[in-house]
Amino acid sequence: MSDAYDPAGDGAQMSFARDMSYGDYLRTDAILTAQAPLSDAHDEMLFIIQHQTSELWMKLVLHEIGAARSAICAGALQPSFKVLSRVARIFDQLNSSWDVLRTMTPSDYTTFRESLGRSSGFQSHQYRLIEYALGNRNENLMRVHEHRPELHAMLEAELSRPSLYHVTLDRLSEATGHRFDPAAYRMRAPHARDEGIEAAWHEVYADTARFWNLYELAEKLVDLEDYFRRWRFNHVTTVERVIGFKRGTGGTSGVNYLRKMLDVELFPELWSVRGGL
Ligand code: HEM
Ligand SMILES: N[C@@H](CC(=O)c1ccccc1NC=O)C(=O)O
Repeated sequence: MSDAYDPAGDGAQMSFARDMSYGDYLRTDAILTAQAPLSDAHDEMLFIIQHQTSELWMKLVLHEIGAARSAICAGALQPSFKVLSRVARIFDQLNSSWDVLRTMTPSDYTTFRESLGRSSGFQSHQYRLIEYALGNRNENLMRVHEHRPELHAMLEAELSRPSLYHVTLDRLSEATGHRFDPAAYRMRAPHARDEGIEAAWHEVYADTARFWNLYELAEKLVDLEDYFRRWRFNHVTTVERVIGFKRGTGGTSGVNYLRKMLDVELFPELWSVRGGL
């Protein structure tokens, strides 16, 4: 017997023949057998794990946005704040994780890029679900999921639900008495800036004491979008650093396509109202 400290003496359970263990509960077997590099390149493991962990965090983002949306729908604004703060923190986590991927140089990446074929993050259905849930609804991007009817159906279902911004606008309309153009509630199009909505937000920001809850909700949304923008920026910068201006494996122009995405505004009136205060 080794003379190393034995936690069994301290009561630690050491046999899991009959009890659920850590790995059973977390299904670590499933997670840790899901890495299947297609090349011998050392950095392909980094690339796979970076994406898989991002997908796990995105799963949580979707779970939390769903909860925030239900809370806001039910008028429970305070509970939604806690959830929205968490979503911003998850984006921050995703943002920090670029530092790991950035250790991969163009020389490293070219050793396995061909193995990726035509696959690309452009086809991440969870990323698209997040965009749709927040209100950036470009239905043209659904076609890449037509070969996976269950994923296509999830995206379709998302488009039939009001976005996080839609439910916020309901509360805004209710509190301020402003009635918005029905075009602001288009389900299958990105939200476009609307003067009437900006005027209502202006009232909120001009009398924060009266509209404290909406004011706080607005700031949570701005925070979320701020962190999301940083994700887009980190992505496009990493892409330029690693592949320059090559076309993407998904077929887009690459950096130029991603730069266009930097112009997206999820909650445009929450940004434009600031210039008028
Ligand atoms: C070396 C690393 C990376 C490179 C070179 C890269 C490159 C690209 C390129 C060129 C595109 C445009 C679509 C295309 O034509 O392929 C794209 C889109 C995308 N990538 Fe990456 N990417 C990298 C890492 C990541 C990571 C870590 C994620 C995290 C999940 C990610 C998620 C996405 C998403 C979601 C899109 C779609 C963006 C949109 O449509 O707005 N990428 N990527
Ligand atoms: N679009 C990238 C490939 C890429 O990054 C990628 C490939 C497969 C799965 C996820 C990816 N990440 C982001 O697009 C490229 O053009 O090199």
